[in-house]
Parts: sequence; C-alpha cells; structure tokens
Amino acid sequence: MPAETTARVIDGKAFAAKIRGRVAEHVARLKAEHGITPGLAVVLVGEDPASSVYVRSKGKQTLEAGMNSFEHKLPPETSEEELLALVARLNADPAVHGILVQLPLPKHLNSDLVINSIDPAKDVDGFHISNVGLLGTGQKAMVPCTPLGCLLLLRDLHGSLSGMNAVVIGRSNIVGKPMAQLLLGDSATVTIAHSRTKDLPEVVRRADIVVAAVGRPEMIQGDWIRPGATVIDVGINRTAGPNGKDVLVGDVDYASAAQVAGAITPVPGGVGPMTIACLLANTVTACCRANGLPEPEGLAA
Ligand SMILES: NC(=O)C1=CN([C@@H]2O[C@H](COP(=O)(O)OP(=O)(O)OC[C@H]3O[C@@H](n4cnc5c(N)ncnc54)[C@H](OP(=O)(O)O)[C@@H]3O)[C@@H](O)[C@H]2O)C=CC1
Ligand SMILES: Nc1nc(=O)c2c([nH]1)NC[C@@H]1CN(c3ccc(C(=O)N[C@@H](CCC(=O)O)C(=O)O)cc3)C=[N+]21
Ligand SMILES: [Mg+2]
Repeated sequence: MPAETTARVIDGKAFAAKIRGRVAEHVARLKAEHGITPGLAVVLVGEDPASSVYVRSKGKQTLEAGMNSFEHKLPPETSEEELLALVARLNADPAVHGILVQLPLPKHLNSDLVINSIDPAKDVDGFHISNVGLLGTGQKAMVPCTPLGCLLLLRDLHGSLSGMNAVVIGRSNIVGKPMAQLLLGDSATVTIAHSRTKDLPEVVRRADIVVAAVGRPEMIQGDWIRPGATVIDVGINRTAGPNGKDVLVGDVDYASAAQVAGAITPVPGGVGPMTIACLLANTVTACCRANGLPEPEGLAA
C-alpha cells in the first residue's frame, strides 16, 4: 500500500503547460508583428526507442506552440562527416533558430565534436563549450533545459533561493554540473555529490534542496531527507512493472521521501515536462536574440 503523502506534490506537468502557453503567446506575437516563426531542428541518430518517444513529443509540442519543427532521423551507421555536414546546414539555415542533437549518440560518433560544431547561438540544449563557459562566468548563455526547468520550479516554490543549502547528486555535463551553476547563480550554498562521495545519506541530510540526477532507480531514501526539504527528482528510469509493462520511476524512493519532504516532484509529471517546455522557451529566446527582439521574460536563468 502506498504510504500517506505529507509533502506538497510539485505539479511539473501543469507548470510546464503554463510555460508552453507563454511561449505560444510570444510566438504568436513574433509572427503577427515581425513575420518570424521560430524553428527547432531535432536530430536523432539511430533507433533508441526511448529517444524516439522524446523526439516525437518534442516535435508535437513545438508545433502546438506555433513553431516550425524540423525532424532529422538518421540511420545508426551515419558517419561523423555526414552528421557534421547536417549540423553545418542547420547552422546556415535562417529558418532554424534552435538545434538539438539527441544524446546519447552511437559510440562511433564523438559527441563533444558534434555538439561543439553547433552554432552556440542555436545551441538550445546549452551543451556547447561556449555556453558552458558563459554560464560558468555568469554571462548570458543558452542554459541546459533540464536544470533550467528545475530552477524555475524551485523559484516558483521558494521565491528566493539565497542562502539555502542545495545538494545536487550527480555531476554530469547535461544535468548535475549546470544545475549546480544555476543554484550558485541564485546564491544557494551548493554541494555536488557523486559516486565517490563519502556517506551520501549524511550529505543529503544537510540539504534544504535536494536535486537527484543519478540514473539509479529509487536510490535516494526518505530517511536521508531533512524534514521539510524540497526534493527535485530528475531521474527517468524505465523498470519492468508487475504486468510486464514498463513503468517510469525516479532516482528518489518517492513513497518514503514524500513522508518526510516538504515538497517533491513526481515521476512522471515532474521535471520531464519542464525539460521540453524549457526547450521551447530556449528556441524562442534564441530566435529573439538572432533578430534583435525582446526575449520572453521569466523563462531564462
Ligand atoms: N527529466 C529529464 O528531463 C531528464 C532526465 N534525465 C535522467 O536523470 C538521470 C541522470 O542523468 P545524467 O546526468 O545524464 O546521468 P549520468 O549517468 O551521466 O550521471 C550520473 C551521475 O550520478 C552519479 N552517481 C552514479 N551512481 C551514484 C551513486 N551510487 N551515488 C552517488 N552518485 C552516483 C555519477 O557519479 P560519477 O560521476 O562519479 O560516475 C554521475 O555523476 C537519469 O535517470 C536520466 O535518465 C536526464 C536528462 C533529462
Ligand atoms: N540533446 C539532448 N537533450 C535532452 O534534453 C535530452 C537528450 N539529449 N537525451 C535524453 C534526455 C532525456 N530527456 C527527457 C525529456 C523529456 C522527458 C519527459 O517528458 N518525461 C515525461 C514522461 C515521458 C514518458 O512517459 O516516457 C515525464 O517525466 O513526465 C524525459 C526525459 C531529455 N533528454
Ligand atoms: Mg524502496
């Protein structure tokens, strides 16, 4: 039986829908006043079924926001040369304001090389070394969508994060490290934990804010959580459910954590939808910057 929930459940799905609504309004204005339609190109190499699901859902939500969606599905044996040539074409295409190359790429492709070949101004994932450097030095950057989504949820809940103790579990380039930078930018006191961290439960117990991005199903336990803390669960883990069907679970043991936390994001319906909403927001932001027009407010770091 599920335990009684005492934490406030953070509705990422509803918040993401609100952001997409604001994105759609901004897009409508760009079209009406300037004749510009923001465009997002998504590149998928190979046939990973989970990636295909995300790419489909990104395309659908891009169109629903009134933007153009360009999907490029390449076979798994695509060469680096071919992929770099496609990115170069998208860089040069004035109808494309945002470019996302779905990760992970097949092993024979160097993802650093490919990501760094994207025009930083069109790098809506914020993974280009130039955007990483801009974020790290507090300059205007394209900010990675998942950490940006987490930050917007935290700001909505807490207003100011100043002086709060934040523990980020995970140090990947796509989630953990940029998340830590954003929290630091909002004046939280930030700890980054990883697989070599000693006594992780004790480190997590100090946190007013826990961001879990480990990729290990239900690893973070309720008795690691400081009573009243805010728990942001980035994890998306597909595990076999009781009837053979896949179920999604996060990196946090939701049942136990929800009894202790003050607020917690569910999986699904938490961070995931925010990621896509921020991708759309970043695309509009990139389009506005490219055309010297005012950006949507409150949707960037
Ligand atoms: N909701 C969304 O939109 C998104 C969700 N995700 C999900 O978020 C999760 C993390 O993704 P990502 O950052 O790409 O994953 P990575 O595998 O790239 O990074 C995982 C991090 O967790 C750390 N880690 C692994 N095991 C432990 C452990 N036992 N104790 C402490 N730390 C540990 C690793 O440490 P070390 O560096 O020492 O190896 C590493 O830094 C995944 O579940 C992924 O599916 C990812 C992107 C978007
Ligand atoms: N270049 C690149 N950029 C990414 O942003 C990127 C990527 N590669 N590779 C894969 C990860 C993963 N990711 C997710 C996006 C949306 C949901 C999402 O919408 N999740 C729904 C559920 C979806 C489902 O049911 O499968 C939810 O949590 O409610 C999840 C995960 C983006 N990623
Ligand atoms: Mg358990």
